[in-house]
Amino acid sequence: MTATRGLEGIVAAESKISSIIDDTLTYVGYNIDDLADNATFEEVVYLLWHTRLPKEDELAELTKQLAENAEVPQAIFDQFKSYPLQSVHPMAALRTAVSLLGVFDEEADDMSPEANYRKAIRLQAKIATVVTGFSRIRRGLEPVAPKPELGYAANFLYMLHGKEPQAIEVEAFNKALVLHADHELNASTFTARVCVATLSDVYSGITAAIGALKGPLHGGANEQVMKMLSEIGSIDKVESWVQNKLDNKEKIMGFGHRVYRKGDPRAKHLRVMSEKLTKLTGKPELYDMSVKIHDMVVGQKGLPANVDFFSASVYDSLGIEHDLFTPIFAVSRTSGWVAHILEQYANNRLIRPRAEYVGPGMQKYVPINER
Ligand SMILES: CC(=O)SCCNC(=O)CCNC(=O)[C@H](O)C(C)(C)COP(=O)(O)OP(=O)(O)OC[C@H]1O[C@@H](n2cnc3c(N)ncnc32)[C@H](O)[C@@H]1OP(=O)(O)O
Ligand SMILES: O=C([O-])CC(=O)C(=O)O
Repeated sequence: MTATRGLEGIVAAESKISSIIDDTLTYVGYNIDDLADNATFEEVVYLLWHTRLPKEDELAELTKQLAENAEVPQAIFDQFKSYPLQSVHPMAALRTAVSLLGVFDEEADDMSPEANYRKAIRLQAKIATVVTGFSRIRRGLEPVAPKPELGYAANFLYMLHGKEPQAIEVEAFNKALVLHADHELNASTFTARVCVATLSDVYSGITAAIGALKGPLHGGANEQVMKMLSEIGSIDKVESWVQNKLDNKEKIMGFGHRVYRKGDPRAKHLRVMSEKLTKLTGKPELYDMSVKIHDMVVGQKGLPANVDFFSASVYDSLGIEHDLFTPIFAVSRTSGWVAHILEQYANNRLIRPRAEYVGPGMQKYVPINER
């Protein structure tokens, strides 16, 4: 038995949800470029959960269900208020809140496909309220109740900022949600599938996935990109900062990918939105800095930007706190996690690989007083 480090290249599941073939990403056979330009996030949620695009009435029904289920138990917000709010990371708060949502869901352990679908809707609906509510409580504000007439993307920004967003902001945020929704067997999705393959419940699967997404090599990278941009501070400092990192063989966040070689097809959509929004908000230097970093890393390392790189300046332009970037990734990726969890249940087998043992050979037990 020989281990493959990081399971690189190992095919661990069959899936009908998304594919990455020759650097082209599709959700259920629809090219991500097509979806980014045309689809609402709700349509993508339906696509991932039903493996087909919705008809008008089906989309209306899903949108209605998401709106109707957006409120969360007051206990979630009360718990947030008891946290050390200056130090707790919103991903930790989110991980705990999703677990708590499971405690309040009377159907949490009902494993029927119907109950699992109802939980999927509740989770997707409530996770936006949880993330925005946490942000507001931390800022000393009360959570804003969702507005059912707004779509998912607009509602998120409304609940976060307490005012209805402009059309361009909704367009950018919807696009970001669409682009982050699913990505084949990435680390957090694999985590969710491993968890529920024991026939554990949906809430456990999503809680586990949030834990995996939090790390800076995965979803946590978008916050780190913004940290880097803030640390560099101005365009004249980019060259020396990046060169120093590259010379010291340090990683530049937002670059590289386990699967893509020529480039991540999602990055170009976020790059366009970043250019537009940074101009609109009077911070064009953020975009210019990003492009300069990009050109240096691509030029010297041949490493293309991944989805996290330009999403950072997009979210910053939308007035979003930097440590909320990864929770927003989780809000979107919940749709993909749920799709994979439902697919796993539908054709389940326990996921249990082997390890290559590299420890000592057979040893004889030595009593403690003789060691
Ligand atoms: C949504 C997502 O999860 S997308 C990924 C988000 N993560 C990041 O942006 C973090 C930065 N990127 C990385 O750490 C990596 O590219 C990963 C984790 C995404 C993929 O990693 P892997 O496929 O395991 O590649 P690995 O980390 O082994 O890197 C291979 C080589 O490229 C280098 N490399 C990879 N990414 C970077 C980077 N961002 N900056 C500089 N060098 C890098 C490594 O140092 C290594 O070099 P070496 O062979 O000289 O030691
Ligand atoms: O697929 C991966 O390894 C990382 C990921 O989630 C993404 O790029 O969206």
